[in-house]
Amino acid sequence: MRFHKYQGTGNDFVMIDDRQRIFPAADNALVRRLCDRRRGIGADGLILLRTLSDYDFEMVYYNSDGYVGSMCGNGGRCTVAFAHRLGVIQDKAHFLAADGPHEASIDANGIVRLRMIDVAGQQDTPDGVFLNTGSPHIVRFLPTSTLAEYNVYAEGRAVRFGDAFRERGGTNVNFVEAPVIDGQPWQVRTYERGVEDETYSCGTGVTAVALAAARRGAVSPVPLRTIGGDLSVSFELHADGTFTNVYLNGPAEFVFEGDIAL
Ligand SMILES: N[C@H](CCC[C@H](N)C(=O)O)C(=O)O
Repeated sequence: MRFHKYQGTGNDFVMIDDRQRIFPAADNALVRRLCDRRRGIGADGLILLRTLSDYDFEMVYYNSDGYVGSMCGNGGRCTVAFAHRLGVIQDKAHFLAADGPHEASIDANGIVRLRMIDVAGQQDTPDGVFLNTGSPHIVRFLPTSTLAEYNVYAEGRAVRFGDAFRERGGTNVNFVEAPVIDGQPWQVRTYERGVEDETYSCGTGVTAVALAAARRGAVSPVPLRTIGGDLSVSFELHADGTFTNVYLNGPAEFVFEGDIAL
């Protein structure tokens, strides 16, 4: 079976053209093995591109643990680039993902602008600010000059597997440092549920960070810097605290393709 490898700001995915429904979608061990960086191709997740009536395509996202996850923002951007490469779309896409319909566009440089779900609000918790941007996220703001040395793995795991989120299936956890100079990027590091490690970037995560940062003076479009590169998030904030017209913008790149024996 043919696969394509994509990455968006260092968040990497195995992409399968599953328009013919050939992929054994219930084989979680297979997905886990394909994502394994020693025994397989290596990726933070695997995505099936499928046909679906009334949409350009459907995106089915698995975390590297082999199980279907919630919305993946970087994966969504990469799926749009993949659909473009396959000729499934031109420069605009209307597709279905785990959290519902999405609109997106891709420019000549491979920059994908992806509309995210409207976000109803944010809750302050002892672990940080909680938001759902298609996936659940905690956003914890750190003091200046502490993010680089921060133990994202240990602190992220403590929240992800903590009592507060156990009944909700856990959460992703983002650690943030605000810019010292206005206009500079908000720096973000993320511990990802389902990967169970820090990743180089998380799209729904930086979206959550931008919306949480809006309450701390950040103005749309918000520039964000992850280990794997730069993204920006634009939005409209309403008087009741809700966010609409939320867009995640950034690069999505084809890396290589190959064949796997199933
Ligand atoms: N990397 C993804 C997030 C995947 C969400 C996943 N970790 C889960 O909670 O199921 C992103 O770019 O938004």
